[in-house]
This record gives sequence, C-alpha cells and structure tokens, in this order.
Amino acid sequence: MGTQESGVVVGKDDEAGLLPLFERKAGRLRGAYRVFSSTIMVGICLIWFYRLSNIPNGEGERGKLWAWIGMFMAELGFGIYWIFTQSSRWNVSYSHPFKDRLSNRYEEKLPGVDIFVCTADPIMEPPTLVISTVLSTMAYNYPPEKLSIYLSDDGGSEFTFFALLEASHFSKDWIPFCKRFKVETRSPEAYFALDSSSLQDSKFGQEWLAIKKLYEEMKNRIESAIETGKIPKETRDQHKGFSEWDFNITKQNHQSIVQILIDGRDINATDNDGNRLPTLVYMAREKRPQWHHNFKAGAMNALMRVSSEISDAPFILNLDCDMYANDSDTVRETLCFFMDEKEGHEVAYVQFPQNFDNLTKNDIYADAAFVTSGVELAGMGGYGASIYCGTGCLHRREALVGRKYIKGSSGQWNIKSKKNVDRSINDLEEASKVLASCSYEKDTQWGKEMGLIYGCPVEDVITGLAIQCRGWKSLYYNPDRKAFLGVAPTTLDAELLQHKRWSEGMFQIFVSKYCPFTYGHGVIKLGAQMGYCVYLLWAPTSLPVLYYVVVPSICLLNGVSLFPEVSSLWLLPFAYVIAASNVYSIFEFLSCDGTPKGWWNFQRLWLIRRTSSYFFGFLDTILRQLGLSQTKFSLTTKVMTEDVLKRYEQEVMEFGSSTIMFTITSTLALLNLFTLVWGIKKVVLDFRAPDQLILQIILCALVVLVNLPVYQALFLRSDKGCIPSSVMFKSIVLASLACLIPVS
Ligand SMILES: O=c1ccn([C@@H]2O[C@H](COP(=O)(O)OP(=O)(O)O[C@H]3O[C@H](CO)[C@@H](O)[C@H](O)[C@H]3O)[C@@H](O)[C@H]2O)c(=O)[nH]1
Ligand SMILES: [Mn+2]
Repeated sequence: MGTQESGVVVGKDDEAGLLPLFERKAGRLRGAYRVFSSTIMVGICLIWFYRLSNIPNGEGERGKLWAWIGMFMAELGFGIYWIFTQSSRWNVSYSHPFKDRLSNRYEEKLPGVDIFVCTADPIMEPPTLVISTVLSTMAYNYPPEKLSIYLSDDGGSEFTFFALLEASHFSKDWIPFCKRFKVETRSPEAYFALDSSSLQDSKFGQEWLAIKKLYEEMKNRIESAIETGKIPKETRDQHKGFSEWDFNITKQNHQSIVQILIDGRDINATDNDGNRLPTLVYMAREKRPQWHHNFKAGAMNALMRVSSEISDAPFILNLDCDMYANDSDTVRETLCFFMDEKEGHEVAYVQFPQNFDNLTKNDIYADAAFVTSGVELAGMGGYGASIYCGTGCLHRREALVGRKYIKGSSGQWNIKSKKNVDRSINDLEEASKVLASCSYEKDTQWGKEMGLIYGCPVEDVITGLAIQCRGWKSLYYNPDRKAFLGVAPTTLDAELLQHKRWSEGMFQIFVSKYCPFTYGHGVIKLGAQMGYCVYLLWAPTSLPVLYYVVVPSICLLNGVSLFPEVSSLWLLPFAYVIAASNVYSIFEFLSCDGTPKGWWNFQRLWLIRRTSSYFFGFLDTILRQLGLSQTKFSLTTKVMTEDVLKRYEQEVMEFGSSTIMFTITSTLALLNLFTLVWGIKKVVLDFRAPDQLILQIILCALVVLVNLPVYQALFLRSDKGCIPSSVMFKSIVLASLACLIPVS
C-alpha cells in the first residue's frame, strides 16, 4: 500500500472513480509449477501402465493377483485425488484490498455490519473466552453506531449472559483505551498476555495498568460466579434479563431469550470518552427436546432473523466464540471487496483463513493447515469459489439468506437501514423472541433454500457451495497480519474427533444432491468443482491409504513382491513421483511459514487422520446413507488441564484415552514395525538385499519412522498422556494376527 495510498493523489483519481478497491495478483511461479506438475502426471500414468501391463498370472499367484489389483486401485485413487489437488494449485491468486481508498470514497456512507458470535457450552467454551472475542469486535475501527454484535448462546447459560453483561460495562473503558492508543490486538485476554515489559511509567503505562486491573476484576467476578454456581443477588437485581432464568431451565429445554444489552440507536449509550457504543445483543434461541435444533446452522439462522429485526445490516461477519479479531481494520478491508464498483456486486462472502494463537512451534497436531490456508484456499478463491469455513467470514446478508445473484444488479449495500427508529427496546426484544422460537421455521424454507443448510455436520461448506451455485462469487483473503485467531485442539483425541466430523460431513456433501460435479455443473468452474473434492473426498481417501500401509507389509512377510525390482526401469516413475512430490511438498510447506519438523509432524498426522478419523467418517457416512446413523456435532473443547497443557507445550503427543481410533493407529504402527524387523533380519541373514522387496522394506521403514512417537507412547512413556495398556494389548494381538495372514 504505502504512501501514494493516502492523501491528495488518491483523492484526485477517486473522483473519477477509476481506482479499484482491491486487486488480484497471480501466485508466483505459476507457469513453472504447471510444467512441474505435468511431469508428475506423466509419472503417475506410467505407474498405472506398469500395474496394468504386469498383472501376475503365474501358477499359484492368486493371492498376489488380488494384492496387485488392490495396489492398482489404490494407486488409481491416489492419482485421481492428486489431480484434484492440482486444480487448486493451478490457479492460485491473492487479493489485496485498499482500505484507504475505501475511507476516501465512502467514509460517510459506510454500511452497517452485524457481527455474529456463536457459543454452545459454558464449560467447553468458558464465558471469559467468549467475551474476549465479543470485546475484540466491539473495538473494531469502524463507526460504532453502524456495528451490532450478537452473541448466540446455545448453552442457554446464565453465566454467559452475566459475562456479556459485564463485558458491556467493561467495553466503556476498553474501547476508548484501544482507540486512543491504537492498540492491537483488541481481545483483552490476548492483549494482556502480550509482553508488557516496555511500558514503564508513561501515561500509557498507567492507563494500561488501570485497565488491566479492571479486566482482571471483571474476570474474577465471572469466574467466581461460575465456581460458586451462583450470580450475586445485587447483580441479578441490576438487570431484568436474569429473570429469564427464574424458571428452571436447561440447555435443551428453554424459552427464547433476547436481551439488548446496549442499544446502539441511543445517543446516550456512550463509552467513557463520550463516543457512541455498538449495539450488543444476547440471544439464546428457544430449545425444546421435541424440536431438532440443527446445531450451529440453527443458531446462525436464528441470528439472521433476530438481527434483521433489530439492526438489519447488509453485511454479516460470522465468528466462532474462540476466534477473536486480531486486526482492528479487518471490517474496512473486507468491505473493499464488496464495495468495489466493478466487481463488488457479485461477491457473496469473503473468507479468511482459520488461524490459531495456541499453536506450538512445530505444530504437533498439524492444526495450522499452512498449505491449506496459504495455497489451496487461495486457489479456490482464484476461481471465485472460496470455501466457506464457518468462521472468519464476512457475508452479504441477502446472499446468505438465500437470494439468487441477479446479473446486472447493483448490490445495494447502501440501502437505508430500516423502520425501527422509534420502536422501544422491549418491542424489539419481544418481536425477536418469536423469530428465535422453535416453531418459527416450521413449513418455511429455512435450512433448505434459506440461510445455512441443515442436516450436515459441515453446515459451512455446504452453505458456501449452495451460495456459489446461486450465481454468487466468493473470495478468499489471507492478510499478512492475521485477522482472526482461535483455539486449536490440543489433544490427539479432540483433533481426530474434529477431523472425523469434517471428513464425514464433507463426504456427505459428495454423495448428496449437492455434489459439486452435478449441482455445480455449468455454474461453478470445473477447477473449483475439483478443488472442492480435495476436501469432500477426505473420507474415501482412507481406503487406499489403509491398503498401502497394510497389504505391502503383509506381502513382504510372505516374500511377495508388489513393486518393480531395483534393477528395473519401472522403478523410475515410482521413485520420481514419490521423491518429487515430497520435495515439492516440503518446499510448499516451508514457503507457507511451516518448519521442517512441522512438515514431518504433518506427515504423521496425515497418516493417522487418514487411517482413523477419515476411515470412521467414511463408515459413518455409509451408515447414514443406509439410514442407520444420525447427524451429530461434537463440540471441540477449548479448555485443558495443566498436565495436558504442559505436554502440549513440550510437543509430546497426548493419547490418554482408549478410543478405537488409537487402536487402529497403534496396530498399523506395530504391524509395520514387525515386518520391518523381519525384513531387516532377512537382509542380514541373506547377506544381500532381496531386490524385489526393497521398495516394500523402504515403505515399512517410512511408516515406522513417521510413527516413532507412537511407539514411545506405547512402550516408553508412563505419563497420563501415553497409550493405555488396554489399547496396547489389543493392538499387539491385532498386529500379530495380521502377520499370520498367508499370501501366496
Ligand atoms: O450446537 C452447536 C454447536 C456448535 N456451535 C458453535 O459452533 C462453533 C464451532 O464449533 P467447534 O466445536 O469449535 O468446532 P470446530 O471444529 O472448531 O469448527 C469448525 O468446523 C465447523 C463445522 O464442522 C464450523 O461450523 C466452524 O465454524 C469451524 O470453525 C462454536 O463457536 C460453537 O459454539 C453452536 O453454536 N451450536
Ligand atoms: Mn473451533
């Protein structure tokens, strides 16, 4: 951006309306990449050809024949999947907004923005975490009277309400503090965790101390209320909202609650510097056991209706409760994409990557998804088909509600916000409660053609796809300063469960009527359809991976060779494809800010996820198709015990529980260990490498290497995070049985 962005120069060009509000740049070295990727494609074709032209047909080779056919299927699967992964690398481009041009042109006419924050459980998502996110958005550098923040509490918790009430008071100090000193980041929790050693006793230092004290006091009040399980009577008397909890209500059974804590229309609602405050609303939609609540999608749809009653802003920013805003200018930057005179009107949403502020240096659970955020999602954005990831996404309300894109429409973001100038708070609350009731959606299109789509554990991806198929474009924006930071899972258990939900949900989309190849046919680009499948097909990719870590191993034990021998030229395509794609993958990973060890950790998680989470995701999707299983949404916890935290910080993998996923992981690790030992013994005893088996030995060795932490957790560790002995015994038995399978 730099100097020519501000001041006179822009002002002049601006009047003519010449300068766009954002630009797009093609990824570097795109041409070179295309050539490179074509050579890998040639290698893959050669591998397929080798399989087909060398089918074993000798006497007594039946076992080998079947194993061979399986290898071909697996490699066919890998190859096709690889082609899909290329589509999003083919077209990588990056967008950059010009927020100064926006301010110059539109400062007085900036549109309203509604911010939705979702929370679902006061234990797994502590209210203090939730309000830090809320406060970070209240302090956005944006005209406060145009901002409205809505908290949806699916936990229906009095403590979350109490915390939000506390936050509404604290914001009167926090917002002026942030704006006066232009502090970044504006989540108080994250801000006070930053290094403060340079403050000393300047004026700023004093204010810093004072506000920190206020913050801690507020936190203490909230935490002690939670601890004692009671909200002090004098607090309860302060706000009428608490009376909603006078009835005996539970998380699954309660009336709808809507409380406007700050009314942004009120010119007397000001912070301590006398500036207006943004609107702040607490909402817990009605929950009844006999009504399906549709998880987060249901919450979002209720939020959309309630907010349309209260503020009805044309844009909606949607955040998970752990994703705080890390850059105060994000709203302005994002609006550049929507308000660009040339292309803005066709944009339905702008998605930011999911970043986390609790990652360890080498990202032990591969949560960061460096390459996904840095390359793949940018590639999808290049097709105008950025994937909606559920959080960190700014939507155009009309697109999210379900309207089709109409060619030539102006994308009226500047329509005057409505009617309710003279409606009382009480009136708005009562009207909103009706919109947040269970029965409201009965016989409507909500959850089908309107709002977020129901019935899928990845409501976000499916909804984004549906929006694109209604003709809208969507963009991806990955700014240098992270716009949002959240909490990543910190145990393997939680990580695998999250990936199971995702892989299952995404495969459901693939087998549903929303499959991008049919539903998106002729509407979104072929590259984008394929790009979607990189994720939608996570679950079935478990099959070739499982095959590849089991069958070559068992065949090795039986002396059955499945790869070309070392002296054969056919070895070349195998060697080239494996080496080139891995070298490239390291390079790509490092260029997206990963570390070498992080890449190695990623390989481990890649294997573990594919053989456990994705496999179960696959099975559950099949069961669901047969009508034997129902959609669920297992919430990811955002808290951990000290013990677990310590191991996490030392990058020691946390197993601990005895889920069946760990049984699979350790069985596969042991099987390959056994065969590797056998293979090495053979090499040593025979004094020569068994030529035809060498690739299989290498494959086993790689699986063993990548699994080293698994053996540690099985045999060497004794802390609470190690693999439980029940899992160990089961996997020893299973792996030994597998070794006994004869192949001839
Ligand atoms: O019944 C529910 C369940 C969840 N949530 C909220 O949904 C968000 C995401 O839940 P989380 O457990 O953190 O799941 P993640 O796997 O981290 O979520 C990712 O994946 C989800 C889809 O599977 C998306 O909805 C999320 O935006 C995306 O961050 C949180 O704010 C929850 O409070 C609800 O509001 N109601
Ligand atoms: Mn989350």
